[in-house]
Amino acid sequence: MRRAALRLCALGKGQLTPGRGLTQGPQNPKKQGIFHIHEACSPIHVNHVRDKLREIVGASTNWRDHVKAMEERKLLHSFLAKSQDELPPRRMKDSYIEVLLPLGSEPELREKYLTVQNTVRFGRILEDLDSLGVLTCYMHNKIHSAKMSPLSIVTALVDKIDMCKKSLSPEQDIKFSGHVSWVGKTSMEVKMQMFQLHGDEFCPVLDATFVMVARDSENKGPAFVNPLILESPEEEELFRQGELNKGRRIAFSSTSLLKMAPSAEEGTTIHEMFLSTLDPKTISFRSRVLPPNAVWMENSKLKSLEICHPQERNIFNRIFGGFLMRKAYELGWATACSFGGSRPFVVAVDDIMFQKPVEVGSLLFLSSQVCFTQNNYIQVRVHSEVASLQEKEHTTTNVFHFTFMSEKEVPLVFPKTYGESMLYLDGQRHFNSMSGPATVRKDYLWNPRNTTFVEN
Ligand SMILES: CCCCCCCCCCCCCCCCCC(=O)SCCNC(=O)CCNC(=O)[C@H](O)C(C)(C)COP(=O)(O)OP(=O)(O)OC[C@H]1O[C@@H](n2cnc3c(N)ncnc32)[C@H](O)[C@@H]1OP(=O)(O)O
Repeated sequence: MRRAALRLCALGKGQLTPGRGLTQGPQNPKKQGIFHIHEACSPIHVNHVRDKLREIVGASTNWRDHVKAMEERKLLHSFLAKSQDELPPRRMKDSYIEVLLPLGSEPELREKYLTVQNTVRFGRILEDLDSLGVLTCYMHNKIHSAKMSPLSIVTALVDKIDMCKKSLSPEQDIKFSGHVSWVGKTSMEVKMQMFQLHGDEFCPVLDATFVMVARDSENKGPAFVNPLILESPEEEELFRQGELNKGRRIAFSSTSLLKMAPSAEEGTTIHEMFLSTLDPKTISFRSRVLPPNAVWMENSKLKSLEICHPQERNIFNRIFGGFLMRKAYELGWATACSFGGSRPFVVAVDDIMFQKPVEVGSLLFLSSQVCFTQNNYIQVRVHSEVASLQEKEHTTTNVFHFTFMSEKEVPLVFPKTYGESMLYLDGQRHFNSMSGPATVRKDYLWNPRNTTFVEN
């Protein structure tokens, strides 16, 4: 219970469970002495991250050159390793990067990040995190003798993003940091943190875990990544967390409601909800009446359509994962807003799986609905599917899960059909998936006195 509440508390109070809080936990290499700040490079300006990525993969700046650029990438095939053992191991500090988003010192940047409520657009932050995650992986796999990388690194999963502040100021500098924390054969886990300037200190505002997958130069098949060498007990702990995360993901997916029946407890929940919607005046399973302060799930939906223009392409001429996240997030936010009737704040994002790439030119159909609520919390699921202009067939590319907190208590959401009941339980599982001691922090705002974090 109270996943979101816990996440907020943990960062605020410094009572972190192992493997969580990048602020003070072992995920922050600088704080834990995994390596020292002077060993890390100075922050990259946010505008240079994409330029760097473009340089690393040799992507075209003009759409008309994209075929030629891809042809050139084919030549990089010979640089791909035949096995992981051929590749030199890398340290966590080799991939460590800091990125500066100088909203305070460069006001001209603000417009792009600004909401009408004078906060920072979280959708834009999702885009930046995605680009940073990919750049971090390129640092890990850097071939020092070559300018371009033979790898195509794609986002496979946003494992989780925890917010520790209700809203961010569009007038203070933001800093991101990230590094590879675990590697498999072709996949890598990346830990990222975000800080905002508060007085003269950068205070933690968000932590994130992404999984990236390396593909060959043409993004057609898997490619090996450099192994990771662990240099301290803290790094060993981080790596162990990566292993545990992998196990947890497998367990979560093997008990998916798409594969298995709900548990007895979940079955009871659904049946009780069903009974509470039967009309007591008629002895019938068919006449359903909505309980007070509740909304039918089918009435909580919003849909949108995007045309995937070349401008939104990533370095491999597919649609940029960050763009997909931004669009899904904004629709999810609007869904939570119209459902709850007050301004919602995102508190957690989890388990965004990028199942299939989205081709430039596709039609992207996003469908969002509230699938679970509790007190002030709204769990929103956004389903995205694509169709090409020529073919009518729709293919699912992503499912997004967002947890919002509303300013006031929200209605309950009631499923009517069996399918909706499964969505409800899935939403509940996502909401509960990071449970722990439920010390709800009433004051949602970041309090710098509650943290021991000090920027080096
Ligand atoms: C105005 C000027 C414009 C200029 C343009 C130039 C560009 C400008 C710059 C643009 C911005 C730059 C940002 C760049 C960002 C690029 C990132 C993206 O956007 S990417 C776009 C968004 N992303 C996409 O489009 C990706 C779409 N998805 C896919 O392509 C595939 O699902 C897949 C490749 C991710 C996996 O394929 P699958 O057949 O399953 O592969 P395998 O079975 O072979 O397994 C390989 C490894 O993957 C693991 N693994 C797999 N799944 C998961 C998971 N869920 N969870 C965890 N792990 C997972 C699995 O365990 C195994 O690991 P290991 O044991 O080997 O270590």
